[in-house]
Amino acid sequence: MSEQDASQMLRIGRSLVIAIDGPSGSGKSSVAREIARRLGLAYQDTGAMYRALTLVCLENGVSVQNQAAVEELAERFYFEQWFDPGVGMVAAGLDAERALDVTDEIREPRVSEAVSAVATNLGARTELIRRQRAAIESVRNRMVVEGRDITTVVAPKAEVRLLLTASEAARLARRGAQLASSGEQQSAEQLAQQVLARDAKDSTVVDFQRAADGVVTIDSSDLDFDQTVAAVLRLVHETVGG
Ligand SMILES: Nc1ncnc2c1ncn2[C@@H]1O[C@H](COP(=O)(O)OP(=O)(O)OP(=O)(O)O)[C@@H](O)[C@H]1O
Ligand SMILES: Nc1ccn([C@H]2C[C@H](O)[C@@H](COP(=O)(O)O)O2)c(=O)n1
Repeated sequence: MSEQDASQMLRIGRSLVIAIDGPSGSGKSSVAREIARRLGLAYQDTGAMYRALTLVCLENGVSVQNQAAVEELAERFYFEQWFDPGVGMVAAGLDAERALDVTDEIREPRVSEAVSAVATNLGARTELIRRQRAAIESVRNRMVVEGRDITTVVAPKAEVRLLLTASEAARLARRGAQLASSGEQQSAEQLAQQVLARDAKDSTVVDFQRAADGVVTIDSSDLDFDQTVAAVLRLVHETVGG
């Protein structure tokens, strides 16, 4: 899609929700952010909300295994995400007064290790899904939203619904390279735990391994980042025109 096509889509004040799901390391966040940037849309990383709630539990002595306490906290914790794809900042805390910039903290290994317990808490999910839908409405339905249940639960009527997949080997290699570039050393076992074991646990409550009816699959195993972005832009163009 040319820049002109993208700007034509921008001028039309219609809804354009692009829903992207997929397993860990498939490239959802980085690709979704770039698509939002190119099309001038807002960007919502829903995994950041699950991570922020997990961090608030850990920082305030709430066991992530305590289902009732996590659900109760989900309903009252403060969460804010900047929807500009160039910013990517997240603030969270027990309430607005105590909220802090947690953009980096939510990516720490202690959060990645604990987040599945929160993501599989169905009561907490109900509240986070409500907040995610409200976020889409707050930008008049012009947003790229990525996660695990966006195409099926959060925004099943999105104009574009995409499952972004990649082979296990590609996902492990990508996550390994990403961690290495940020100076984090992880054994093959830790890496597999972070990517594959987390997916196995998360997929007990949502199916992000197979495309639901009407959801298009893009397998990026043999595509580089730019080729994947181009494939998604083509899909958007074919689906909603330019
Ligand atoms: N098609 C691609 N080819 C090579 N590398 C890619 C591709 N897509 C994304 N990447 C890189 O892979 C890494 C992981 O991508 P990203 O964090 O976007 O995955 P994710 O699906 O959002 O994972 P998670 O759900 O665990 O947050 C990043 O460093 C990203 O730049
Ligand atoms: N819509 C979503 C988004 C995320 N999750 C879960 C899955 C992960 O364990 C965790 C963090 O997500 P990530 O930042 O790795 O994409 O949150 C979910 O269940 N539903």
